[in-house]
Amino acid sequence: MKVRCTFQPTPLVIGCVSAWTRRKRVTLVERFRLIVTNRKTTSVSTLVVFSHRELLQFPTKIEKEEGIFVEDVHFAWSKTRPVLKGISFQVPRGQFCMILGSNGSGKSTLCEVLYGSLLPHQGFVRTAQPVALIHQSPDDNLVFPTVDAEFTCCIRNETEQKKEELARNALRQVGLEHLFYSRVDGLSGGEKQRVAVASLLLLSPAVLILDEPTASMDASSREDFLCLVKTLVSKKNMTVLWVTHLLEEQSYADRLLRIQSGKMIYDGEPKRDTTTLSKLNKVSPEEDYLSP
Ligand SMILES: Nc1ncnc2c1ncn2[C@@H]1O[C@H](COP(=O)(O)OP(=O)(O)OP(=O)(O)O)[C@@H](O)[C@H]1O
Repeated sequence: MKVRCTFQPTPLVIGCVSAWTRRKRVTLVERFRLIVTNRKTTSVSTLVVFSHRELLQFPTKIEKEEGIFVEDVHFAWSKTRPVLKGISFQVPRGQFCMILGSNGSGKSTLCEVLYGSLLPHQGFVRTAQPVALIHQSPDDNLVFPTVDAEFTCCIRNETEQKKEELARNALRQVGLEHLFYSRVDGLSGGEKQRVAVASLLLLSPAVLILDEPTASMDASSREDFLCLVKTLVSKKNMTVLWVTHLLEEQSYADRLLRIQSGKMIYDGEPKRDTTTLSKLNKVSPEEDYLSP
């Protein structure tokens, strides 16, 4: 079933329609979903056609303090290969929760189910809305050819001058203001992930899911990126689900979930190393660009 949805079109969006891959389409739909759920008014001109599955991602009722609610979720890519085998957990609003699991344990599949791009075969999922997903591959997170377009598409109802000011401010928070007019294909993997997070945060998601976002980074960039995200979301009451297979990343989380062969095998305190807090304190944004 296809349903039409109404938005104000932009030439950039129309320009990239023919270049969609499946991932790019998911990313673009995600951005529009975020824009729509954050907007107070809508102006009418048809742009994006949503499938029934995509429409299921629009807001559903959730308890006030709930960030993520997952109840007995099962999923299989084929009849003989179940991937998620009865996963249940809840994440309260504002918690920075990490999911740790080895390769093939079902982490990415769980992310897609939480995000709504896959439907569970059994059980159900509720998440505070809107939800943003950062994919493992940096190229899957950026839709537009230039950095400034990635940002300005996330800012609505502002003058061009104000849009540029907000976008530059957001880029400055992730240390990349000098790349404002750069082409996306010239950025490193780490830079792409920073651009993706900074632009998505402009849309104020209630839940941010990051699926192994540091996979393309070296050890020191990984740590910087983790500190940065933790700092950016810390005052926003944003629920964060950070998925990783790296044991050392857990010390930044409020809570750790471990997944093995599609089952949750641990839910509790992460192990912290003593230097984590001091590293976190070193990263403090000059200005809080997410504040209204
Ligand atoms: N699109 C797909 N079609 C068929 N099988 C898939 C698909 N995506 C994942 N799988 C299978 O599902 C299982 C879990 O994969 P998933 O990507 O969720 O694991 P993961 O924990 O994220 O792994 P990694 O850490 O390597 O990314 C694997 O056996 C994988 O082969």
